[in-house]
Amino acid sequence: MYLLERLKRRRVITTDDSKPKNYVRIHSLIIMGLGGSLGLGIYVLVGQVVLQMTGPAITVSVTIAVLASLFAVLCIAELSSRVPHSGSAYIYSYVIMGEFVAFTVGWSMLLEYMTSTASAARGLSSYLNVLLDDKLSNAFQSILTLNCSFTSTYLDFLSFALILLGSCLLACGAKQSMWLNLVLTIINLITICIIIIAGTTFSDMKNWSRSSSEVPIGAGSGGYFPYTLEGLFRGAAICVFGIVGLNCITPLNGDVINSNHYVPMAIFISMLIVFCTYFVVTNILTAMIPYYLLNPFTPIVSAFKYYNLDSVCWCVIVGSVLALIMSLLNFMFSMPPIMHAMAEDALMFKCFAYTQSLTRASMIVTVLTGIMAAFLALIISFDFLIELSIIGVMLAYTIVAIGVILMHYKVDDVDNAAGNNGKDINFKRAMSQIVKKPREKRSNALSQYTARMFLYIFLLLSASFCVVLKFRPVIHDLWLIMLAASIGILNILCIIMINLQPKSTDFPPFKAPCVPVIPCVSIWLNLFLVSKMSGSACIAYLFWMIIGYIIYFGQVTADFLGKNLTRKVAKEMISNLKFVV
Ligand SMILES: NC(=[NH2+])NCCC[C@H](N)C(=O)O
Repeated sequence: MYLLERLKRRRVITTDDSKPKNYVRIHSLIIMGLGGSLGLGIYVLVGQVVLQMTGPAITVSVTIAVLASLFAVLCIAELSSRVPHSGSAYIYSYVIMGEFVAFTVGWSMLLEYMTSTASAARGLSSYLNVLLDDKLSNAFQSILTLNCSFTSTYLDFLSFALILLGSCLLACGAKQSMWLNLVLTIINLITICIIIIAGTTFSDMKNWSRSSSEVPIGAGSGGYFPYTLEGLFRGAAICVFGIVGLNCITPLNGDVINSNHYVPMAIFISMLIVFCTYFVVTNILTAMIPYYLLNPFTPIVSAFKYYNLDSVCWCVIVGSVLALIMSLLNFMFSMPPIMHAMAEDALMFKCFAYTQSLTRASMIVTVLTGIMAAFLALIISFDFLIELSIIGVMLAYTIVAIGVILMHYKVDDVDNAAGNNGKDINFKRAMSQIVKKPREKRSNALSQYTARMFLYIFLLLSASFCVVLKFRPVIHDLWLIMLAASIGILNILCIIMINLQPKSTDFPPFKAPCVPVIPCVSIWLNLFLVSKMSGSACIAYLFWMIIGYIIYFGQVTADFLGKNLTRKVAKEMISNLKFVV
């Protein structure tokens, strides 16, 4: 009983009006969003996607990624307007879905940021390596070479050192500076403009239709679609990572005047700019040189090198290095507050909640997360890091979408007041109310139960379909198509059933449109894209979650025993007292 109550315990957010709010203008918020989004993805990952997964058809992957991100962003925008508090998916899920889900999201975000930090450091080190004509990688390779599927080929000591340096700065009290962020983001945007202007003059559509005889072995079949459909989907998942970055806007939610309107608006506008940037840059890049000649780590630089445009190359290198430094710092700043918040909420070891000052996460947390990220950057392969991060992003997106559906179909307060507490609600009543006419106009406990039931069925069906997709090689194609079709139909039925339920009448400043269709499609797309990640990344992610649950349930048990002990001691004291009396 205690356990169940504890797992469902929700955080109550009170708006602290006494807290001074800053007048952060909307364009500052947009620039923060752009700064968080345009980094590793546009300067590094695009090269890997084009070279190994999609060729010039990366625009198709970008389109899928844009759709997935847009649906998720609509849901994030709604929750950020409903929960007027600085925060992320962790806070939203704590307020809406309770402690256990919040822990799952927080713990997953921790891995997401650690792997993002590690991959940003790896991206930075690969740029510096290009500047030094591969001298760095050759030197590291001469020390030790590794050959495991999820490790990199050599120990990247530079990334390791960069992250440790960053954590030392943070531990010594370095604060995130809005001004530095603004300046670096403006340099980043100027670099992108240079890439677009210079790149357009060297674009040639012929590069989108190279014949297979020109393409080297292992680089696909040439043309616009040199790889398979599978490659396009994998590429889409990686592009989602490139687009994500709004985490830089929502933490400011509680500090911004009129945040309920400004934050969702800023999220949208920055998302739109990021979409356009990806479309234009990827099109230009693949039109500039044949896709198979791009360097997987420094794609844009390699395209300009092809035309011997040294001055543009230098501009791009400086801009990219600064952008990657900013990404690295942003990710590093994001890690300690999550662990700290979880510790403060008693979901993590209490010692992590200790702070030297009111505004700073503890030094232990900063150093610990830094060391963990540094080791990941030292050993784990770049692709594997990105895959882990993507799984984390997708899980957060999925939970946010679930949160939106739950909020839309929650019981109206009026019904609660009327004493409709849902004691006699069961499956049979839920099913009979679907056919009942006239339909209920206001959401009540029964309609909430029905909507939730179909949501859970939808989740189960979608998740099992993605698991089946992972085992695709052992299933006959015809069976797979039949299975997909039947699960698809059942999923649509679930959405219709949810849609038949009356919605809650509350009116947040921003409501996601077309609920439940958009959140459901978002959930489906996220799970589908996760199924495109490698099996070993999924297993590593599960392993991380199991470690987290061991810590969490250990903490819950300790709290439970502690509570019982205090109760026992108190009882004994009272009886002793009686005895004395
Ligand atoms: N929450 C995250 N995992 N953020 C990663 C953001 C990566 C960012 N879009 C970039 O390309 O640099």
